[in-house]
Amino acid sequence: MNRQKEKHRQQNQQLEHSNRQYEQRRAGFDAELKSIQSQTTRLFSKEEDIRQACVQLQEKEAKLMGAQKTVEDLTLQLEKTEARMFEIDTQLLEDEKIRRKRHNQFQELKGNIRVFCRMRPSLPSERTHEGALVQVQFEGGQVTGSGSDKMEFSEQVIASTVTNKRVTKTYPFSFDKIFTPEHGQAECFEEISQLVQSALDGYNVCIFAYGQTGSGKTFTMQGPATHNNNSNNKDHHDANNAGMIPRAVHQIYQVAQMLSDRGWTYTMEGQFLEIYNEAIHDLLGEVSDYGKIKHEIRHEKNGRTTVADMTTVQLDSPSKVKTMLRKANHNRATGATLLNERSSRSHSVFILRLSGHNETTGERTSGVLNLIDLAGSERLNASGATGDRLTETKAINKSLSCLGDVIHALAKNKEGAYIPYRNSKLTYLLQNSLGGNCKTLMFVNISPLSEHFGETLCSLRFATKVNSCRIGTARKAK
Ligand SMILES: Nc1ncnc2c1ncn2[C@@H]1O[C@H](COP(=O)(O)OP(=O)(O)OP(=O)(O)O)[C@@H](O)[C@H]1O
Repeated sequence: MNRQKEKHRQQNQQLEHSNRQYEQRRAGFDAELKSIQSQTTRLFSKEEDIRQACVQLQEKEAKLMGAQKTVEDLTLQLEKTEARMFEIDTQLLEDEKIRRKRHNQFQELKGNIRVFCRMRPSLPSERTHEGALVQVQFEGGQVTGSGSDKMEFSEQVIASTVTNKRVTKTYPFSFDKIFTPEHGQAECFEEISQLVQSALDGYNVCIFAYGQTGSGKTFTMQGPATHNNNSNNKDHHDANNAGMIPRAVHQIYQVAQMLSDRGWTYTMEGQFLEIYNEAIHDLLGEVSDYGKIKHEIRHEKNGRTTVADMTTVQLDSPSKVKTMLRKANHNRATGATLLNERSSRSHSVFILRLSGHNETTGERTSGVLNLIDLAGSERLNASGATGDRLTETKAINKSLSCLGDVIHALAKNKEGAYIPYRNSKLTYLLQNSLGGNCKTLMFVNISPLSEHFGETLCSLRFATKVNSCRIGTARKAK
């Protein structure tokens, strides 16, 4: 019985042991099952992710195919646009050539020498009494109009010294354009701008300001001078009153920028000189050299004129022109003081050389724009002048009458005719910019004061002679 019991106990123990092992293994299986279940859940979730990614991928693929189609369409469109742009560019180049030809034909119709008259307004200090201002009537005077403008001066003269009877004497004049005291700088420049365009197109252009001292030549060319001697602190010109030189340079920048789209690249260089007593001075050089260096004029075979030892300024930004004018005016004033003379007794010449190159067509142009502020034209009583003043007066009279002679000789337009360029420094300097291959414009500046009427008549008569000249067809500079 005991053995039986013992056997049962042992069996029981074995069973319990087996049971524990079984429980342990079951716990192991349960853990494994749990891990498998969680893995399965993860796999299901991943499968879902993958399924969604597949859907997105398909959508993206569809979009990609759409985009690819768009790219193909755009490429096709781009090719078409490029072809059209090439056509337009070719057309533009062609148009530009036609534009230049037409512009030149139009300028030729207006005449290669033109005369504009400009009467300056009276200054407040000058309106002192009745009769202080000259009596004048302008006819036409439309700045934008075409053809010649007219004006008529009138004055009371004594017809008979016996009866002291007074009659009105009239003096009519007509010029290509007349600018009244009301016309501003912008209106004057409107006409000039066409000649500036000609210089860009490769022609040589001369623009003169002629008239007695104080008639507004410098104002027309440069603008108002500063009243402040400290020119570093103050601009010489305000924008509205800027003269022909700064406006011309500004226009050239604008046009050069516009033409760069059509393949043109322009370079601009400026020189500024003064002719005083038939000697040339560099207005952009060292003032200490003023009057010491002999600047010789040379005419090259290719039609280019050079002046030895002159400072050349590359005008590659609009601000440079201001700096240049400031320096020239400073040198002119200082030089004039050194020589104990006034700047109005010398000619100042601003030379702007313009070279253009078109990379697309290989065309090249080279034009020169000369802007000349002439010495005061008033007749001094030579017998009353002595010494330096007499020499100076003679030099001015000679060079101004020589300019008139050259224009007359050119107007005769005889092949091989003698043109007296060498008779003065000014005409010799401008030899390649005056005549058949160039365009000339003369501003005759006049005063509105009756006390200057005699000088005004002289200026207007000189200008009328110039106006009667018609110079032959302009050719492009080489
Ligand atoms: N169109 C104008 N509008 C306003 N003021 C002017 C005009 N023209 C000239 N003036 C003024 O008249 C005065 C004389 O002008 P400016 O100095 O230009 O004469 P000029 O002929 O150059 O004399 P100069 O021969 O002495 O150099 C200046 O004070 C100038 O500012």
